[in-house]
Amino acid sequence: MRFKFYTMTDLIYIIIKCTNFAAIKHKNQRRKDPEKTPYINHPIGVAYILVNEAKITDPEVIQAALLHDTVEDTDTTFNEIEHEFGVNVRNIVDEVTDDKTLPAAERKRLQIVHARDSSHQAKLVKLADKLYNLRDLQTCVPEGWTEERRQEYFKWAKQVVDNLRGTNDQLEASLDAIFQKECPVQ
Ligand SMILES: Nc1nc2c(ncn2[C@@H]2O[C@H](COP(=O)(O)OP(=O)(O)O)[C@@H](OP(=O)(O)OP(=O)(O)O)[C@H]2O)c(=O)[nH]1
Ligand SMILES: [Mn+2]
Repeated sequence: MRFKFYTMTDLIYIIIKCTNFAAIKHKNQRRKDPEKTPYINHPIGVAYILVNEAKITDPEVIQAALLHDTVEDTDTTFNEIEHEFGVNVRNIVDEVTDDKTLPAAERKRLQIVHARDSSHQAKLVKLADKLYNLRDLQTCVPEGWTEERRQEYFKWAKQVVDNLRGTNDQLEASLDAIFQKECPVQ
């Protein structure tokens, strides 16, 4: 694996640059909870799960976590990400981005299929993304969702996570505790 040396100044700069970029891109978006939480809370929360719970400090993984929904959910392009943050970060974001031109059911199916072949860095972002969203779902049902859709999300997320295993013990244990509670084996 290549080794890149970062000074403390480099690290502070790139993480704040990423956070600022994502905040500008998501500025008009809100989460689907009744309080309409600012969307940026999600990518920042995913990055925080990685540093705080999974003890991940790989700068490329943290950058990708902060940026992970910018291409999928805003006008951001992969070229823009590469220009601003380099090809490695671009490639991780690419791996965790759904193709929105596909029907929803196909996008869900592909997440399960692609999970297994993802890079280690992308798997970490995926696990933290799922953990954040499942915790949200435990707190409240998103606007417009039925209880059935909520249940289906837990079951689908488990299938994705099952193909991400062997990546980070802490994240997988937290996810397993949620699955045991929300979708125990019948
Ligand atoms: N649980 C929850 N999710 C919310 C909320 N607000 C926005 N979301 C987003 O909704 C997505 C899950 O809803 P879906 O209906 O399955 O996906 P879609 O919006 O992309 O069609 C997640 O996208 P994602 O991060 O790209 O992840 P993924 O589910 O596609 O893996 C999640 O971030 C909320 O209040 N609660
Ligand atoms: Mn996300």
